[in-house]
Amino acid sequence: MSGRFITLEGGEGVGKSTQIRALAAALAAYGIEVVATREPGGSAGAEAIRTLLMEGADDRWDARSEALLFAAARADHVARTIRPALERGAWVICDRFVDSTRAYQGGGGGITDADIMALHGFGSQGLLPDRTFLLTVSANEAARRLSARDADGADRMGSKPADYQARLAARFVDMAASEPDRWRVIDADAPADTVTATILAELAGWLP
Ligand SMILES: Nc1ncnc2c1ncn2[C@@H]1O[C@H](COP(=O)(O)OP(=O)(O)OP(=O)(O)O)[C@@H](O)[C@H]1O
Ligand SMILES: Cc1cn([C@H]2C[C@H](O)[C@@H](COP(=O)(O)O)O2)c(=O)[nH]c1=O
Repeated sequence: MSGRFITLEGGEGVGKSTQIRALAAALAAYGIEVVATREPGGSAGAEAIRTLLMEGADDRWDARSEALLFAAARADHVARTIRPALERGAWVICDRFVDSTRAYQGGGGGITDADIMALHGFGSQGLLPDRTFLLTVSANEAARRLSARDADGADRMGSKPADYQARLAARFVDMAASEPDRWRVIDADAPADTVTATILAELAGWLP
């Protein structure tokens, strides 16, 4: 595979979609073919599974069923969207990937990292990003952005309680610290264009 696989991670409403849009435009200006995608989703089958995961009551799925659904969505996304793009040399910029399962279903939901990575090994042949950016925001800024995002109500995953959110945030920080070659931690409290410039500077060595 000759393309680059880049993921953006973080808690709710930290600005990942905003950055994916800006990065896709900036990288395209370098003449790079960019595939901007998201999880859960990014292929027809995975988008159908997304609906199952994002709608309904919190107890619609137990922790194991939820982890299996995320892994199944990812397997389809990888097989139909991500690997074909990387194989033709495109850069894939993905809003969340397996690290979200490790943080949410692992840190938040209590599924072991070994079980999550075993599912990922089977479903997605263990594909990992070349670079992962963890976007972090202060508690006050997160609350401000979420109140705008959720003015009409939060979806099923966005409605998890505060202790779940705290555990997943801590797991993201632990993962970034334990794998510094792949992860970069970005202060996403900054204005959006500053955040984009910081991420692009981190990618400078790969740009044509
Ligand atoms: N750097 C920024 N400064 C101020 N506001 C921002 C910034 N980045 C994003 N926002 C705003 O915060 C809100 C959430 O942004 P966005 O949808 O990009 O986050 P997200 O991480 O993709 O959210 P989700 O968890 O739903 O995937 C939006 O209203 C967006 O306009
Ligand atoms: C990939 C993935 C996602 N989640 C959660 C995280 C969010 O609450 C939603 C996705 O919503 P977004 O607005 O598109 O970010 O799903 C998860 O729990 N586990 C995962 O693997």
